[in-house]
Amino acid sequence: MSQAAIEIESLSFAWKKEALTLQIPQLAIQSGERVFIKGRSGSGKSTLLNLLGGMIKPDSGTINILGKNIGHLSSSQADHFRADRLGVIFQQFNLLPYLNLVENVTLPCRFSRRRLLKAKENYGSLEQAAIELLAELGLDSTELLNRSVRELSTGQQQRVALARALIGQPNLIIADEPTSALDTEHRDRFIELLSQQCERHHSTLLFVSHDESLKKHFSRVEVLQPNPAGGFCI
Ligand SMILES: Nc1ncnc2c1ncn2[C@@H]1O[C@H](COP(=O)(O)OP(=O)(O)OP(=O)(O)O)[C@@H](O)[C@H]1O
Repeated sequence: MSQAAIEIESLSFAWKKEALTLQIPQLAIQSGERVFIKGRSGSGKSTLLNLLGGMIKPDSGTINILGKNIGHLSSSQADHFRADRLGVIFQQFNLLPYLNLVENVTLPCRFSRRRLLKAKENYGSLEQAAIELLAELGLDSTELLNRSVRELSTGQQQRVALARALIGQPNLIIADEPTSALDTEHRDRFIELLSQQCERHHSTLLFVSHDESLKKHFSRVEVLQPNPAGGFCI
């Protein structure tokens, strides 16, 4: 039986005391699942990702990630846990313009010894890990690899961000509206690549968006919907 990647029990969270933001009675996501989380603007998608990353703590209830109750971690323990276990892709990619492609991709391994060792174990060296991940994503010309990320197209930048999220095999990939700047064709291609790579690297995928049309790419869909008692729930 596969291990649960995420287990939420009786979670509630409010940014302000007087107004509940999120309430999730129970949610379990198994390792290797690829889940689409949908909800309208303001429904708490980013709040949920922040809770899962341990950036904020629940007011009540528990969040176990890979069997660890992240609400019980100190902020430095949460930082370490995040660096080791989570790969993230945001809408803005957050690539560093003064680093080349390989340097951008290897960045998470500067903060996580676990991911550094995994990358070396799988590919021989850290640089080789980045080069091979980029090649799997179609970025393999020497000329391209030596460019500044500023000189890449949006689709290319997105693939660099994907390689950076995948390096060192984090258990959980969290993607927050990563395709909103893309046309339909590039968007579908990107989600296919993301799914394939998560499968190959045995990562669990949580993909958050308000765009209903994307759900066809995922095996499971969860919707953040208005909660009669206030806030939003799953
Ligand atoms: N730092 C914050 N302080 C106070 N309230 C916040 C904060 N961040 C979010 N909120 C509120 O919490 C609710 C959920 O916001 P959140 O950003 O999680 O929604 P979302 O579904 O990600 O929205 P969008 O699709 O527009 O990005 C909103 O009512 C928002 O105003």
